[in-house]
Amino acid sequence: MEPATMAWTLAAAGFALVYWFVWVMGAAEVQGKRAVDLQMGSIADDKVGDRYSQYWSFFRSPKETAAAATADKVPAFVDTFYNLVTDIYEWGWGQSFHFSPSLPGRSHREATRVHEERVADLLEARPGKRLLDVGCGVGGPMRAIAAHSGSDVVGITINEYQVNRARSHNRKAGLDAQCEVVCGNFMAMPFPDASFDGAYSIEATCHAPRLQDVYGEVFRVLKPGGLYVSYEWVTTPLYRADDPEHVEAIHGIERGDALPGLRRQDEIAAVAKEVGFEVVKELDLALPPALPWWTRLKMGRLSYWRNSLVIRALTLLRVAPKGVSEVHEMLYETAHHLTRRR
Ligand SMILES: C=C(CC[C@@H](C)[C@H]1CC[C@H]2C3=CC[C@H]4[C@H](C)[C@@H](O)CC[C@]4(C)[C@H]3CC[C@]12C)C(C)C
Ligand SMILES: C[S@@+](CC[C@H](N)C(=O)[O-])C[C@H]1O[C@@H](n2cnc3c(N)ncnc32)[C@H](O)[C@@H]1O
Repeated sequence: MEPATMAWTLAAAGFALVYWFVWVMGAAEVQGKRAVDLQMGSIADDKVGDRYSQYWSFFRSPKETAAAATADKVPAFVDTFYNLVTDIYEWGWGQSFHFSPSLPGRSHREATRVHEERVADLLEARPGKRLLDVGCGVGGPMRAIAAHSGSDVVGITINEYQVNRARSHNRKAGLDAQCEVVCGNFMAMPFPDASFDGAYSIEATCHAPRLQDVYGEVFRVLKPGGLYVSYEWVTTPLYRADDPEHVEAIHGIERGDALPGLRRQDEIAAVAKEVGFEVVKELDLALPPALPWWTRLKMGRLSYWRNSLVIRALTLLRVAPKGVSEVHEMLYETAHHLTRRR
């Protein structure tokens, strides 16, 4: 190749690479988090490795799923998990840390909004009502519900880093007068009895070792007649405890999502009744005509590979703290367990 052609080819390739990086970071910035700002929550850079091994020690022996460990260690373990993953979730998924039924012809962003607004509608939320968001993450659902219904929303999360992220997003969205965020344990909430008109939890109570502990607390802080909506993670009747492939997939999901043990679908309503609720409605949102709930996760595989490269480069350049790559690999593996099929 002529030297001039070679120079032009290299320049074009360099330009394409830089454009790609800018595009990657730009795209993430729209969601509020850029690759160059990835942190490990409130963990100091030199402690990331320790905390990551501490997270894994929870699952040390293959038989010892977190369910066998003492329940009182779970909130600290979940807090460590969210220090490790919150920024990667925000960067690669957005401000709503949950799945949503895919809607044909609609974007993921729209499907997420519809799924969150459904909660507000089920709760009959309106201006003047005070709602509780049980396990609020960085507040994506809280802002959608407050904006859609005009209600006030108080969110609680075990993770201090998420509290700061959520407050900052609330301010930027101009919703800080309506949305408040508190750091605390949803199994021992710092709220008086009968202090909320309605409550909801979105893919959060699966972190509780005993569902009674969180549902009981929600029942206590709700006013009599108040409604509670919960989107739960459960195993379906198709799960076979005697099929090693099923068991391995569920264990993989528990390990990669800080879950002390997934519950069966039929256990949920029974627990709600046990703590005092009347069960008004129970729906399986994953049934057709909804597309499979993992559709979005499966479709993103190419971008996870790209994310992995970006993270490796940033770790090498010491822009991202050591350990981000390992956590990202763990999430990649989790995505595999969540989407794998026979
Ligand atoms: C309810 C919970 C969280 C559910 C989901 C929000 C997350 C479950 C798995 C996560 C992800 C997996 C793969 C990541 C990918 C490798 C990375 O490049 C970008 C982020 C991911 C897509 C990440 C995003 C969030 C999840 C989909 C649990 C914790 C109870
Ligand atoms: C998967 S995230 C879902 C967040 C939010 N509901 C959403 O959909 O964006 C689970 C949330 O539950 C919170 N959580 C888990 N265990 C908790 C506990 N014991 N007390 C309070 N919050 C908890 C986590 O901190 C996290 O914010």
